[in-house]
Amino acid sequence: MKKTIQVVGAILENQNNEILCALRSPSMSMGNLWEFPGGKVEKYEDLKEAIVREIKEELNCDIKALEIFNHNVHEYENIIVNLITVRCELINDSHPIKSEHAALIWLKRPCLCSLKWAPADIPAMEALAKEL
Ligand SMILES: Nc1nc2c([nH]c(=O)n2[C@H]2C[C@H](O)[C@@H](COP(=O)(O)OP(=O)(O)OP(=O)(O)O)O2)c(=O)[nH]1
Repeated sequence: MKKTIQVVGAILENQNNEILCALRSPSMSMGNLWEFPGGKVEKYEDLKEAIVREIKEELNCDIKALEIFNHNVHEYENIIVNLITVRCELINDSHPIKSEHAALIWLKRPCLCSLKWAPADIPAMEALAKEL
């Protein structure tokens, strides 16, 4: 039976109404695909705690988790990903700093569909693109 993992992804928006997009590095699973930065939820934490921790670990910045944005279950060849995207805001004047990703970019909503996203992220990306 395939393993199911709970994954949180952050929807972060800057003052120019651009959304943060992160490119998974070639060495990661789902390498060279774009995602909302985040990661696996640990057993002891809730979704908001998980996204705050993951963003601190991956992007070395402080965020506040606001609300659940979208939820999608995607079955990959080897694993089932239960992806919950969470609308978040940057706090404490902090800015994302690239460490494990291959690239970070801020994109306007209409441009989001120009990237090659991890399949689990496509519903959230499309919902974002339709906003405003
Ligand atoms: N972080 C993240 N992972 C995603 C997204 N979409 C998607 O299919 N995934 C997949 C890729 C991975 O198989 C899995 C999350 O793994 P990860 O490597 O980012 O999680 P993690 O930081 O907790 O990893 P680790 O510490 O255990 O190495 O979910 C997404 O938007 N964000």
